[in-house]
Amino acid sequence: MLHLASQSPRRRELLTQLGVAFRVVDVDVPELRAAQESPLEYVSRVARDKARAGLVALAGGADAQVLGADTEVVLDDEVFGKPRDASDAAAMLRRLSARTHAVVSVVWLVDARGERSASSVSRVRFAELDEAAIAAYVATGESFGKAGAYAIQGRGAALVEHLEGSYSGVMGLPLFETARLLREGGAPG
Ligand SMILES: Cc1cn([C@H]2C[C@H](O)[C@@H](COP(=O)(O)OP(=O)(O)OP(=O)(O)O)O2)c(=O)[nH]c1=O
Repeated sequence: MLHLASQSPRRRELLTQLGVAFRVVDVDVPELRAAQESPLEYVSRVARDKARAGLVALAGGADAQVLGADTEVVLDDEVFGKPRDASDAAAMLRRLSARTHAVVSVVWLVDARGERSASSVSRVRFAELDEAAIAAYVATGESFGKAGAYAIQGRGAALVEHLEGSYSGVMGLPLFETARLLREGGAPG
């Protein structure tokens, strides 16, 4: 049985879109980048930790498969996770204004036979945002719980001038890559 190690409602919706049957397993993995880790290494490690923690929580049943994912916004080699509060969200949006950033999403599929991963890196260009636009967006509350303090699937769409890559990857689960991973990972024997 496939499990999704995620509290994120977006990831559940996105995985449902692929038409696969799955259950959710709750995990709590700290998200803290080590000094020597590149952004991609960090995102990958956190996603793998979520999947591994899910397998542990399921007591590693022989037919259990667990998907874990992580998504972060990266600008100038700096990782923007979820904002702590409104002023942190505004500071992130100020930095993203009129710039192109990367959205890195990594997915791991783990089971008793092994572990495999897929990644997606998208490039997102933001429009120029003035203080009034930033304050209005933060006031929607949409920034919270989202890497980089915006949601492309919500009102944040109005901030995105250009996207190159995977829309579902920016939302948190790159569906093309995830579907391929599930095909390659097969059903456990
Ligand atoms: C950039 C961007 C991020 N996001 C979200 C996707 C992720 O859910 C979130 C980044 O946080 P994550 O730590 O990747 O995920 P999460 O804490 O929401 O869920 P879990 O760890 O339980 O799986 O930001 C959007 O929904 N829209 C966007 O446009």
